[in-house]
Amino acid sequence: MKRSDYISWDQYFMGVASLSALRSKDPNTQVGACIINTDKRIIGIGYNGLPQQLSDDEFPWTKDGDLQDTKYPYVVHAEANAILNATQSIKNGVCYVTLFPCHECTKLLIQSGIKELVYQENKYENTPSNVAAMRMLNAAGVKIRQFHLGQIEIKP
Ligand SMILES: Nc1ccn([C@H]2C[C@H](O)[C@@H](COP(=O)(O)O)O2)c(=O)n1
Ligand SMILES: [Zn+2]
Repeated sequence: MKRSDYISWDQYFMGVASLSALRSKDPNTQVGACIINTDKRIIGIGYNGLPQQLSDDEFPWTKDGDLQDTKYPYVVHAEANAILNATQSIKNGVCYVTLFPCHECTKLLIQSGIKELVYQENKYENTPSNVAAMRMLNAAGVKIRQFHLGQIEIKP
């Protein structure tokens, strides 16, 4: 008889996203994303980090101060990296992300044709970026659902 305590698809793909987040050098928030196609194949993975060729040791990782002295203008977000790393079109795909996307990544996801977003955490809920992101996702008809760690699921 086959095992019955194997992980669900959601646990699997969010697990890959969570593993990717562990590669992030950001001391405050590590984010991971995993994009799958309609055949449930992983086609893109990413985490928040500096653009290639930029030194993790030379650029700032702080949150506060003048914009150019913080991490914000330099970091590529996890979702953007997952899109950029995609091995094929992500049209009609699903994006698993450990943190609800910001408004900028949301535009990229919608424009790339993502049809579903599964997120784990939403620690910036109700911030202007978060509200704008939610508004765009709803207007674009993207299905949104939260994945709860440890949730029990019926496996197909
Ligand atoms: N959905 C998101 C949201 C944020 N990020 C990145 C950008 C920063 O590296 C970090 C947020 O830093 P904080 O302001 O919480 O210190 O997370 C992302 O990749 N994807
Ligand atoms: Zn973003």
